[in-house]
Amino acid sequence: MADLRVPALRWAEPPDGPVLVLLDQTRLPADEVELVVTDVPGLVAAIRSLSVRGAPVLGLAGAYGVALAAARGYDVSEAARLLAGARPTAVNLEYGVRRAVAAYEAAGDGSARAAAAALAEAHALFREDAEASARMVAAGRELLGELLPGGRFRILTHCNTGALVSAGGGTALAVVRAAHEAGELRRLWVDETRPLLQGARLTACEAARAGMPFSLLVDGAAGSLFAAGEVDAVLIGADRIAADGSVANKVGSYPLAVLAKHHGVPFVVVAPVSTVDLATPDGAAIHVEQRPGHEVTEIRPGVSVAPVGTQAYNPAFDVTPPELVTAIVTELGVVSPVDHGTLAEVCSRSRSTKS
Ligand SMILES: CSC[C@H]1O[C@H](OP(=O)(O)O)[C@H](O)[C@@H]1O
Repeated sequence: MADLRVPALRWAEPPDGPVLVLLDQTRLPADEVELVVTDVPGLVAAIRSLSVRGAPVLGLAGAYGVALAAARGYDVSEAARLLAGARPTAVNLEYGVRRAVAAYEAAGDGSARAAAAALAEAHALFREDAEASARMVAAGRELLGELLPGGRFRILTHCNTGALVSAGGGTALAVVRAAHEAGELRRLWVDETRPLLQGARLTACEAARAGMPFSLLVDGAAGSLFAAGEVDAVLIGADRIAADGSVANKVGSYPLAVLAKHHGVPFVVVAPVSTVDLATPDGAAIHVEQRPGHEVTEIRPGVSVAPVGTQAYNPAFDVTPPELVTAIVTELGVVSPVDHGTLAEVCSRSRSTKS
């Protein structure tokens, strides 16, 4: 089975001007449809609808969005404001915007050279993300070897953290895929991840195409898997990691951390250092995106599973406190978040000094 057409975001320069080409993740797994984005409002809409989604690739969308605005003569400051505000929790989005704006402003506002500098910075971020993914795979596999000696382990994952969210192989799912390719994966348990079903639609799609042994489950079934001793570790991604090691990730991650703690199972977060936000002191300071209630009440647009007028609570993320996190795997090293110093220390390392 062929791999998906990844990366899910790429820059292109057709004769009528630069565009961003997105693999529309809302159409997967049924259809592989590409969205061609020519302006910032179009990109913001794609981010908000999760046509493009997943923290690292949102960072790329932010950076390339600024480059697109600069190349097409739009107001870069307004573009940066719209892009950074498109989804508030994933710090990578504002990080990517900041990187491209800094390059644009350093080159002198409004010039073609400035537009080129913003694009060069977006390309640099793309390369860094691909390299970070490869380094996280190596570090994650080494950690799994320490935590679960002997291999043949059963991993539970939540949401989607594979090649669709990255310039490379992804984060947590990239580690699982590498373990599979090394013959170490006995089973991948895939949470469907209500309400937008990133697990059922995207992770199951990536796992099937990679030939992984996996089973899909409703989110509420995870507890019985832990109780039956069927989970050897949890591997998930992150959208924002605060300075104290609190981890914001797809809603449903925190209950998994509580289950993992109760059952003595490692709970491992795989995320690039660009997802660590040392300016956010702790989990209480993380802005959790609240999404429209119809995502909960409707099984698909216009088809409600709840009585008309039902009010819904639909946070896109939840926050796991550091004491429930076994380790955070980054491209610059593995840290135990309860030791706050190492999180800040690892983030201060440059890529050339990774130990
Ligand atoms: C490695 S992707 C990080 C993160 O992004 C996902 O959220 P969303 O699908 O809303 O973009 C999910 O929380 C993943 O773990």
